[in-house]
Amino acid sequence: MSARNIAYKVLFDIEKNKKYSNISLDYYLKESDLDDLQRGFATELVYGVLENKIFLDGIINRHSKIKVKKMQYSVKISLRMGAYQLIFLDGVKDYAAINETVSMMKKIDKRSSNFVNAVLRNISRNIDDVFEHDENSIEGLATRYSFEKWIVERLVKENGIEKTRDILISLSEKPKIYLRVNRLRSSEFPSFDDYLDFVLERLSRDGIVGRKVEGIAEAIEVDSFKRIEKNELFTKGYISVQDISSMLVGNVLNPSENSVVLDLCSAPGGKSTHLAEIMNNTGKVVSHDIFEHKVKLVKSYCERLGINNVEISLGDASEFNPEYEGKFDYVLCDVPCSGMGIVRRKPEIKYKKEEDVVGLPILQLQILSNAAKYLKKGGSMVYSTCTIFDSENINVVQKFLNGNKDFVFESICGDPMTKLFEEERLRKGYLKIMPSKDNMDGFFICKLKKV
Ligand SMILES: C[S@@+](CC[C@H](N)C(=O)[O-])C[C@H]1O[C@@H](n2cnc3c(N)ncnc32)[C@H](O)[C@@H]1O
Repeated sequence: MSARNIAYKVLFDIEKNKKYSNISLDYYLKESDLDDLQRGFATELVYGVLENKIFLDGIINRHSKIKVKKMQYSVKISLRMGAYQLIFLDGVKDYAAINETVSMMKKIDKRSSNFVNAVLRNISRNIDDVFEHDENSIEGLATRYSFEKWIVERLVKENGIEKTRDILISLSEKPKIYLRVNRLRSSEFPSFDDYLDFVLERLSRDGIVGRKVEGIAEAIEVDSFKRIEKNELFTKGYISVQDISSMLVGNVLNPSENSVVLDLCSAPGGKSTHLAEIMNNTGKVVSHDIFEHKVKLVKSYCERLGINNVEISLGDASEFNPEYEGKFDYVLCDVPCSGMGIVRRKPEIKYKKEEDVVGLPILQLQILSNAAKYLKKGGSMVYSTCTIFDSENINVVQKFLNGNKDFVFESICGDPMTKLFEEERLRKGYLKIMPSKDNMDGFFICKLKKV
């Protein structure tokens, strides 16, 4: 199967069968015998089309008598793929974008291929006008950057139109890729620096260019990685894939060795395993998630990294567990959220419906309120999300604090935070990380102390 055919199948799976992009793409790429270049092209097509779906549909609608809403899946997906290549891929000549799409369409549904041909030729004739949008209106921003309108409305309400434009631009950029080195393996080396050098050298042997990250000792930035799950450094537990915003959550909680930690929403396990590494495999991390299949992921994550201080089991964080009352030195509430800070990694989030996220603040507050009861007096907890909506972040925390006078904000200054952010942003005890300002995934991290 060619790269274009694979991209078509994946996009069809996402659109019609509501599959996740990464899972579907992995499936089809695993089955294929494409070389790395062609795999890259298939990936680019899938994510390019997905990230620009509303924008592309707008262009198609302007150049077609039949509107996208009325088209069959095969036709609209082929048109989006063709239009994406015409508009965004400089390396693909217009005639190739059109001819390849039309010949793909002929094999899928011959009767529609003339129509696809006509629409793509029409777009190609007017290619210079495609980026004309009113970027001072909610409607214009939503179309240009391909977001559901309610998302842009909410961002404008919280940030104003100018900042929203910057946020949408930053959420449309390619995300940087980071690895977290497993601190537990550092004892095999004379120093931590030698350990990082070893990892970087092994990566470069596999054609992966990487570098240390100023400020975060265990982070490595890589330009790309192919089939990381097959890489020996990965299979042998030296590295995990994790964005630096997410690493900072573990760093802010910073549990001491031999302490007892509760991670209420832990799957797939990025933060539970990081906490276990920070604790040097001592003490205990009690780790729960509500989904059985996800609990299994945390287990295999721990096994791969040689972690044995994490106890993983099924648990619903919104239900109070009296057995946990006052038992934990640290609690992490990395709550389910709308995910608006990580759109660059999961473009499907751009098309979430408002009704899917409207109930989240209630659930988040419920989880935080339960967590508070599990903490020992003097203990610390972190409330974190990967969203940039205040309604799921500071507003939830403020509501919680109004009803829990025995909790106060705890400063999050210190290593590594002060190396990365201005102190005045950290002193308050919470931080909204903005992709537009901080060049990392959007996150909210808040530290609270039980006094
Ligand atoms: C933001 S993710 C957690 C990511 C995780 N901490 C990590 O670093 O890998 C939120 C998780 O909450 C889980 N979840 C949703 N509702 C829950 C509930 N009521 N109780 C426990 N976990 C829940 C989801 O399955 C999801 O895995």
